[in-house]
Amino acid sequence: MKLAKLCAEAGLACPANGEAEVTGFAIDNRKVAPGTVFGAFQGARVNGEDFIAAAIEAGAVAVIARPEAKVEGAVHIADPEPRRTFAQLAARFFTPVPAHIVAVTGTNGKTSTVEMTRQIWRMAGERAASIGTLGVTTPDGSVSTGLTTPDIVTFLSNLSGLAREGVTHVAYEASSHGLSQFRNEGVPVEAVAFTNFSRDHLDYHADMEEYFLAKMRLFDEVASDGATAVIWRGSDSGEWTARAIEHAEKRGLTPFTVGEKGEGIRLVSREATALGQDLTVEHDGQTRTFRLPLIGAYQVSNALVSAGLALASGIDAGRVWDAVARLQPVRGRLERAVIAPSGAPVYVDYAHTPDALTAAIAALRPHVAAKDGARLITVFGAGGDRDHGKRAPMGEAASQGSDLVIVTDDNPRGEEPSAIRAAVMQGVSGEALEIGGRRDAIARAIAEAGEGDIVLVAGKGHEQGQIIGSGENMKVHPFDDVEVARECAAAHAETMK
Ligand SMILES: CC(=O)N[C@H]1[C@@H](OP(=O)(O)OP(=O)(O)OC[C@H]2O[C@@H](n3ccc(=O)[nH]c3=O)[C@H](O)[C@@H]2O)O[C@H](CO)[C@@H](O)[C@@H]1O[C@H](C)C(=O)N[C@@H](C)C(=O)N[C@H](CCC(=O)O)C(=O)O
Ligand SMILES: Nc1ncnc2c1ncn2[C@@H]1O[C@H](COP(=O)(O)OP(=O)(O)OP(=O)(O)O)[C@@H](O)[C@H]1O
Ligand SMILES: N[C@H](CCC[C@H](N)C(=O)O)C(=O)O
Ligand SMILES: [Mg+2]
Repeated sequence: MKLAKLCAEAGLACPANGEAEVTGFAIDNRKVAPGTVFGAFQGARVNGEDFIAAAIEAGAVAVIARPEAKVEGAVHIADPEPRRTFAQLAARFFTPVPAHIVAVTGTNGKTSTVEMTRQIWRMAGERAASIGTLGVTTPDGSVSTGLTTPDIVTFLSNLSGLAREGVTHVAYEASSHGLSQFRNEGVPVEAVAFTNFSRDHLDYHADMEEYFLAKMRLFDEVASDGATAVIWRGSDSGEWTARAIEHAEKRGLTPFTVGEKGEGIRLVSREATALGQDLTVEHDGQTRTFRLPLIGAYQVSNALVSAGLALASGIDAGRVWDAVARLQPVRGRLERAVIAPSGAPVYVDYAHTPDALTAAIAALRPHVAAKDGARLITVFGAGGDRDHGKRAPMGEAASQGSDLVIVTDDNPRGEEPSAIRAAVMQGVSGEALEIGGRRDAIARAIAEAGEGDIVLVAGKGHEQGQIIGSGENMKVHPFDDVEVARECAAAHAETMK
């Protein structure tokens, strides 16, 4: 397609030399081929503008960069925010895209919500996919991408690839990193969702306000005009939720609140059963009672937000509620890994923020046996090269609801593991152990667990590796909490023989 035509479709001023034929888009000069449009961005590690000459040498026909960047020998599409322009232009190239696209933001629950939305669509008979931390999941399988939001070119080309495979419905996860770097946008988004907001990523965002506004770009700019904004509004939702509703209204979106205080879907009651929860909800003047086959209040929130998104995409209410009652567990989210030899179940959960630990513990607490001395044992750590300020609050959150906490390692990356553990220990109170080496920590928890106890292994969920070192020294050691828990349980059973 001609550069001039792409620019016109994206609403950009037509470049003087717009006759060039565009063959692709790249943000890394090493991926430039003749006819490519190159996006030169200032990054966290290096400045992409340093690679402009190399990109042109390799055949770039246009460069999207700041006005002050030096571009010689190719069209300079200048913009103070080149990432935004790049997304707009590239989105005209990677077409078609699926007809129904929805996006989810929030501190916790994004992956679960996109996954559940995909499940609801599938059960309603649609060809659906989800994109997020678990990778790209399609009707035909799942591919991991390594990041929640890889990069804008991968994102857009994935979407058009899915459309070509006949996928009509896509739910994607909009992380604050992705939103602030314009890594997942440019396409029509008919519904957006906001799950909740609490502390995370303050290594990257200056403060909570900036972190929140990064998330709100989804409402303010990324959502299509008139889109539905599904917003969780639980009994304890406060100021951030109110502000999300304000952002939706200000942008002219249709707010659809969900939860105990929801007006779109009202959660009337929730009663835990042994393996799930009985829910009563009100929607569209009708009251429905059904059993959700998942435990934990947080999974109810995510399931209802997913129901809101499915409804907003035009799925018939009867089909949506039938599907919600048949939702399957999401990998690594309160996943029961094994029953320890003592009879204590071991759960793996991806809680890696203070709020998520509180939610995961609250989910399991009611299932600890109602007998004296029964314990909830929580094994967890905090990631290296990530928000230091969340470490002590994570220790605090874990101690609050657990009877024994075991502080261990979770992707120390470029930091000294013992220093990270020490920072977590600062917040810990009550019974606690510090055990470096995640396998040893899990083994100890399983050995400690008695009948009626529950073990929670938090922080890594679906992850398949322990990341040690950074930069050139980074190594990913294979590690899967579910598998390790099973191995430790089996080894413990041997010692009991
Ligand atoms: C801090 C951060 O988010 N960095 C991301 C960002 O990199 P960046 O733009 O800062 O890139 P950079 O490495 O400084 O390079 C600048 C530019 O020069 C280009 N370049 C670089 C070298 C070269 O030889 N030639 C060249 O053209 C690069 O392609 C880039 O465009 O954009 C890249 C792709 O567009 C991402 O891969 C990268 O993620 C890093 C690896 C990362 O670890 N990100 C994590 C923190 C992250 O984003 N996680 C969130 C999830 C968080 C959550 O779940 O809440 C996610 O959405 O995945
Ligand atoms: N609605 C919720 N409220 C509170 N905590 C939640 C909620 N949903 C999930 N969690 C907690 O957060 C963990 C991560 O959930 P999930 O992977 O769905 O979130 P995410 O937003 O995609 O996370 P990330 O930012 O790492 O991509 C869960 O394992 C659980 O402990
Ligand atoms: N998306 C999150 C995942 C954290 C998972 C946890 N295991 C860790 O490494 O801190 C992040 O990159 O901050
Ligand atoms: Mg996620």
